[in-house]
Amino acid sequence: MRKPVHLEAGPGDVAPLVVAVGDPGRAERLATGLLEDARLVSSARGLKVYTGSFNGSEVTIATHGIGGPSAAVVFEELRMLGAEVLVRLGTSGGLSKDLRLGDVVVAAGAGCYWGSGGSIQYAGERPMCLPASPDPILTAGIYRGLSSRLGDRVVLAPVMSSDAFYAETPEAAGRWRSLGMAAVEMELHTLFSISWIRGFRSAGVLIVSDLLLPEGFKRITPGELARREVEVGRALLEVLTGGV
Ligand SMILES: CSC[C@H]1O[C@H](OP(=O)(O)O)[C@H](O)[C@@H]1O
Ligand SMILES: Nc1ncnc2[nH]cnc12
Repeated sequence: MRKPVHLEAGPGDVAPLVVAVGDPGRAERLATGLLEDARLVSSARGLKVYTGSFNGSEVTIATHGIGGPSAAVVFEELRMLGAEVLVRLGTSGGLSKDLRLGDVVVAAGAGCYWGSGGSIQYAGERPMCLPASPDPILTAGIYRGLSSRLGDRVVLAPVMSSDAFYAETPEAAGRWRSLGMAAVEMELHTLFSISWIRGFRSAGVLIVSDLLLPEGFKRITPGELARREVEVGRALLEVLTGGV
């Protein structure tokens, strides 16, 4: 297996169980707020990676940044460093009319525009649709575990992975909604595709940080998001370290 050339972590620095997030601030909040003996094992490119323990199990909380192509490099390198289970805990824009700010979407699969997200080149010369589904058993366990801890604010649904946050329009949001996707984010299609190619288990858990509804755009406050990240992060770590 190749060696990482971006993350500065070495052998033994990354746990088999990894929670990956887009925002380095979220990685720091989760690591300092939830892990015991958290140590920063890489901060190259501002992508903070912490390893510590939760309920006696070793856990890594890693930053993958914004967007599929960059995140793909981080997912690959985390795998090279020993990741066996990689769960993205991200934010998303809610598309479903049933969602409220702070709700949690557990991804049942991820769609994307043809050729986007940085994973198409894995398919070789002739473009094909890569399977962009999470590990089904891991996902079912996370959905059940989060539902029992967070109540009715957890849904299981497919999501859209977009490459262009500032090009999202009400028309695009309406189209994604009409195709059955509950929320939009930017990296899960890439994560799910690569997980089957590289042989690790993946899942996606998304906090709804904004709503893209026909009646308008709404965004969660930074304070409320930070509070919810830790609440959902704690529940997720309880589920993952409890054995799923
Ligand atoms: C809000 S900019 C888009 C950014 O947010 C989402 O996830 P995360 O909060 O983990 O960074 C999205 O997938 C993008 O990474
Ligand atoms: N509207 C949105 N699009 C993509 N990623 C997001 N993360 C949070 N909100 C998002």
